[in-house]
Amino acid sequence: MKLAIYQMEVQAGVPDENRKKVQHWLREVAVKHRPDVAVLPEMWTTGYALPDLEEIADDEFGETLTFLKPLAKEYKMDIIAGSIAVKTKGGIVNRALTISKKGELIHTYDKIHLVPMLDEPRYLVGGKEKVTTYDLHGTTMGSLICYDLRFPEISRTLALQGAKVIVVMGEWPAARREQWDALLRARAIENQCFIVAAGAVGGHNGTNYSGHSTVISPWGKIIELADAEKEETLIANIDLTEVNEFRTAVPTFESREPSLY
Ligand SMILES: NC(=O)CCC(=O)C(=O)O
Repeated sequence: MKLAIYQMEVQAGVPDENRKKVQHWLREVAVKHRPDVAVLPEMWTTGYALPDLEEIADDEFGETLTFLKPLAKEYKMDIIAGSIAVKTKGGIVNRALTISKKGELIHTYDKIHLVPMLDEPRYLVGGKEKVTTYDLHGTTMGSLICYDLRFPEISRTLALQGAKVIVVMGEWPAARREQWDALLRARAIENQCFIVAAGAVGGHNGTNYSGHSTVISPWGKIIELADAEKEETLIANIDLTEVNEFRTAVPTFESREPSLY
């Protein structure tokens, strides 16, 4: 599976500008690299302009989906479209979207754990649906969003549902970059799966973002790592047979004793 990951500098509060930027990026990676899957970071339309979300968040099935679906089809590329703020009947959610190369929305996930440190609980409502996996190119995948990374149960649940690749979209603060690095690597090793992380750079409201988008193998090997401060595109080819290889070499899923803990 060939992946293109956009470590993006999101301009907070201006979705149209960010959509233009993503349109340009998708075209460029499609022409230059022909990836199977493109991956975007967290809250890439609005950034953390949380007080403005009532005005600038998408409606359900709104602008961003209308904009991305034809691009996925035109470039014959699945798009794991990071996450965006979406207005729902119950409030605004931080929603991850996956669009197939046929231009169909095949999966959504609403961020369950809202970040107190970035004031998310004041402006957003947490997801209430159980996590689920989805299939791309015959591979079972899962998505989670930034702060979710601190809750190992969520990636474990996705792995138990069969995920061989877990995608993490983030706008993780630079002040805790070492934790981002360590948690991503731990999630790969303990779940014996690939971790694909799309992060952001730049900053907003006094918070700088950590960069360090990355692709990590089930063995914990860093296959690709982006800069801490600059926008960057990571291109990675992942060999999915490594998942079963590592699961055979170190059979932790068979050694589990969940009835005892
Ligand atoms: N956008 C986020 O979820 C940031 C998470 C964070 O700041 C942390 O876990 O630390």
